[in-house]
Amino acid sequence: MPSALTSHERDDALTRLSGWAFDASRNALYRRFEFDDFSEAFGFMTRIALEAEKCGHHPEWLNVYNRLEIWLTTHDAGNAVSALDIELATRIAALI
Ligand SMILES: C[C@H](O)[C@H](O)[C@H]1CNC2=NC(N)=NC(=O)C2=N1
Repeated sequence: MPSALTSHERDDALTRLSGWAFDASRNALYRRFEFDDFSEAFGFMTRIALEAEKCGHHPEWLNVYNRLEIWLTTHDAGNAVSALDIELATRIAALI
């Protein structure tokens, strides 16, 4: 069972995750992306989905046409940020 990071561990990891922030309202890592069109956005989501399957950890997200918002939190850790969220954020960053 993954465990929640302390706020210090989370904020320390965020310093190495450019573009990501902590959304306190959802207790999640947050990032917003904007693409040229829906096709680009959905293609990126597809690539994220493959990474999510590889690490067995999945994003919460919202797609509206060319906009994508992602929240990463760990349900199995009581909806808190765990090391799995840092790992998935790092994998997503590598796709850009
Ligand atoms: C059994 C399976 O690995 C778990 O249910 C995984 C699936 N993906 C998950 N994704 C997220 N974001 N949090 C989880 O706790 C989680 N649990």
